[in-house]
Amino acid sequence: MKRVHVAVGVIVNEQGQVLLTRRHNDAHQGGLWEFPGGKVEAGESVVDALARELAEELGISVLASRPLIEVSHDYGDKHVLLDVYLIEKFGGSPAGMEGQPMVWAPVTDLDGYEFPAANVPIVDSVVSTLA
Ligand SMILES: Nc1nc2c([nH]c(=O)n2[C@@H]2O[C@H](COP(=O)(O)OP(=O)(O)OP(=O)(O)O)[C@@H](O)[C@H]2O)c(=O)[nH]1
Ligand SMILES: [Mg+2]
Repeated sequence: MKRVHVAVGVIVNEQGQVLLTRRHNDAHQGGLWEFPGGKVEAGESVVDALARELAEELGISVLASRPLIEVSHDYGDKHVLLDVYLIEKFGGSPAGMEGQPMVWAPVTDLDGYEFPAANVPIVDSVVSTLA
């Protein structure tokens, strides 16, 4: 089975809202909301991958991050290892560089969004850490 290692960022603003983006319909787990990020490339550290993906997808730079949770999930067609970081300081202002919808969601609203199955423990951890 295909295995991917993914760097994921939970970006928090000064109001305590978290940034969600919506996956393109034709992507894996398409149409669902996600925390921005992407695959760690060969020879790249997770932190470097996170910085690269958030620059590519949102046009921001990561100024401070800390590990939040690691989630291993089997989708059947694909196994993902999500290395999730909390980002409390960033430079620039995030925009959907790839045309993806984006929203700042209050933590108390997260149960109103549809996420991929692997994200259940991530959302739980975001809620208990930030709420
Ligand atoms: N970025 C991100 N990926 C997630 C989340 N939850 C989750 O299951 N994934 C899965 O992680 C895998 C890799 O993420 P990705 O599609 O963002 O990778 P990428 O940015 O490198 O995109 P690419 O495929 O265009 O190169 C996908 O199979 C996706 O379904 C999430 O919250 N954020
Ligand atoms: Mg991505």
